[in-house]
Amino acid sequence: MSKKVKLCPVEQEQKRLLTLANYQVLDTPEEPAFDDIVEVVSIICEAPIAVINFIDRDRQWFKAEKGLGVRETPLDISICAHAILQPGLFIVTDTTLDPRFANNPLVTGEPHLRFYAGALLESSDGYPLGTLCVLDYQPRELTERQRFALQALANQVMAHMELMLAQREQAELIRELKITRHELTKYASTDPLTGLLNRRAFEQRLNQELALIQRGTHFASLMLIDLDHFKFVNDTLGHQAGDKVLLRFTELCQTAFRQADVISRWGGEEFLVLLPMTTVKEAQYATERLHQLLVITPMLDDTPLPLHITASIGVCSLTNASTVNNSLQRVDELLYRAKKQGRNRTVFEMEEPPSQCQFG
Ligand SMILES: Nc1nc2c(ncn2[C@@H]2O[C@H](COP(=O)(O)OP(=O)(O)OP(=O)(O)O)[C@@H](O)[C@H]2O)c(=O)[nH]1
Repeated sequence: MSKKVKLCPVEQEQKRLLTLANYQVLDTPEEPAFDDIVEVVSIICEAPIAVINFIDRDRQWFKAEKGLGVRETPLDISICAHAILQPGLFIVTDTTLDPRFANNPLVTGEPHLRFYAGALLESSDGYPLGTLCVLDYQPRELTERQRFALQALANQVMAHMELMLAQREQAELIRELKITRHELTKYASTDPLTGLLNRRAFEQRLNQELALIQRGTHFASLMLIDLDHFKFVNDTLGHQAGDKVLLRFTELCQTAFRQADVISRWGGEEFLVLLPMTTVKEAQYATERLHQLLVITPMLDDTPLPLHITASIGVCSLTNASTVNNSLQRVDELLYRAKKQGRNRTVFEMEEPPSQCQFG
């Protein structure tokens, strides 16, 4: 059924130990599924001692045991270490008559083991990992039915281990999938340069806000910001410097606006900001903060003279008559007016006539 792997060469033994480690069974707590198998095999084989053990690098470790009272013993006195060297059942009818075990301290001293029968626990890729074994204090044999049961139960031990391994691998796969999905969602919704929401994600958020506003429970302002003469920065200092300016500007926006405000990169040097539960009048404070920050903050660290930029801004209110399209159109017109009137200013949508505030 499975490919047999001949032990002995150091490399094979290393692979066997790696396979065993991969099952993550060593030094785990007792588990009823394994305890039950040990109990059943002890009853069927009429043996006072029954053990599920694994052969580790320098010890044999018992996942489940009945009648032995220890969880591990050194490898050099392990009978199972011999059992895993051959396929199928390994039976020693009288240990005192077998030169390999006659001087074993477990035979000559407590608990005076005289009989051993072990069925191989073999990995799906053919590595012998340990045994399911029964032991007795007197020499004896197993009947055919007992031999069959011992091997069948050993197969069940491995089937359970394979299932646990598959469950762990599945859980790990699901965890990785969740991380990937999260990253993909983030990637699909953020602007790669600034980390701000991109146009698509912002439109979704704007739609949600408009739905709340239409229910009459919310109000909000919408702000469109465009950096002035940004082409000049790119043309004189290069595109990379331009990118740094966009990043610094993003930081300034994050300082100027509230945590609840939603900042997006709408396009090249255009930023669209949603200010929930904020009137146009209140939004004015935020624009003033931003204009002020631009006055005092050099946009690049490594220029001989500090580089300052300005921004033109349009701000409109979102009402229950607003749609995404008409809000964008209105705020774009306000921004256009700010540019037209000389840049470095904000134009607010008000009752007649539209007001404005110039900066610098
Ligand atoms: N560095 C950089 N530049 C960008 C990016 N996206 C757009 N731009 C540049 O932004 C500049 C926008 O130029 P214009 O549309 O002429 O606007 P402006 O120079 O800011 O002039 P006004 O808006 O009229 O004040 C262009 O040079 C674009 O190449 C980007 O991701 N990084």
